[in-house]
Amino acid sequence: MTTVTQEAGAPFGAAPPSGHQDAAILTRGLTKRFKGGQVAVDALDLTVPRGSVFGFLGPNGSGKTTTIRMLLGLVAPTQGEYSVLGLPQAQALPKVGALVEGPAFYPYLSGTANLARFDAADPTAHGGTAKRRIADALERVGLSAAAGKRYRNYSLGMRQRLAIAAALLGPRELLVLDEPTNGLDPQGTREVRTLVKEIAAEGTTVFVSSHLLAEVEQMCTHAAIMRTGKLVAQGTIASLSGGLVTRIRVETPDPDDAARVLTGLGLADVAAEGRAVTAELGGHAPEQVNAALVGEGVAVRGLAVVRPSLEDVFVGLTGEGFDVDG
Ligand SMILES: Nc1ncnc2c1ncn2[C@@H]1O[C@H](COP(=O)(O)OP(=O)(O)OP(=O)(O)O)[C@@H](O)[C@H]1O
Repeated sequence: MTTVTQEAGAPFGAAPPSGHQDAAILTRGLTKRFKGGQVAVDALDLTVPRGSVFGFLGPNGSGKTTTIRMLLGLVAPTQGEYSVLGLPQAQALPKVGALVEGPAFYPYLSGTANLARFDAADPTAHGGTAKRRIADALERVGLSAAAGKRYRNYSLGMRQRLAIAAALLGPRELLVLDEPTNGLDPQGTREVRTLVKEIAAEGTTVFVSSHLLAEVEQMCTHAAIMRTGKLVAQGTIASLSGGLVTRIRVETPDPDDAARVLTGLGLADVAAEGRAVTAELGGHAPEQVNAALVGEGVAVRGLAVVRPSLEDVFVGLTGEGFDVDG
């Protein structure tokens, strides 16, 4: 790690820290204290691997937007360092597409005309290639057929896809999306989630903030969990929930017999819950547990493997529920 700026935060210099070339985003001790003393982001150490769909998860007000704004150079950190794509900021930002505050589109203009205006306002964009880049971006978000349609006639999902197209007007190695499904209807939410997966499948790293646990579980390969400005945990989705215990739940009119069989198999923490029995699955295969139950004459009416969710992880780490809507 290169020198850490203690007084004022900064992007890493020309030489990013060695050993982290695979990181699309790296922060060390990144901190933002607003005037008035509120610490919005507190000594954040984030490592976002290239190629990941990285869910930046936390309740409202936990510091996600402030972090994203620092990474994009929109607000200066108070302390700490960050690196985007392992490059100095001026070289990194043209390779980053971002959707932080949705662009204001003109309702009476088409998708194409809106993107043309948006692109023309970008001093780094190449005017000569605009037409092709706009068509490519519309194609990438699945709006080619609606390119000539007025924005006001777009569905919520189409509007958000157009906003993502605006972030994809150049070749991007990293796409940063701040709560991209906020305010969308279920259909629009599905469209955006599918699009994020498609963009990631094409090789772009996607860093997406969300206050919805289920959304991050469905869409992301990795996640970081924030709480009041602090990082609670980060890693692959599997590793985050892997520390928690997977249980098996057997529904049966013979709970006592089922409990005896599960105990006999060596399953731990066998507990009867009315007409169901649950136990830690451990290394046992559910089909073998089922075969053993049936072999012992237990009537199995239902059998489920209950895997820990990110919500369980959050509650386990913080002792609190993830108290947000959705
Ligand atoms: N410009 C500002 N001045 C003072 N405080 C701010 C400012 N911007 C954000 N904050 C505060 O910093 C904290 C983190 O806000 P931030 O917007 O980063 O959280 P968030 O996780 O993105 O939440 P949300 O999803 O609601 O935007 C909040 O308590 C917020 O009130």
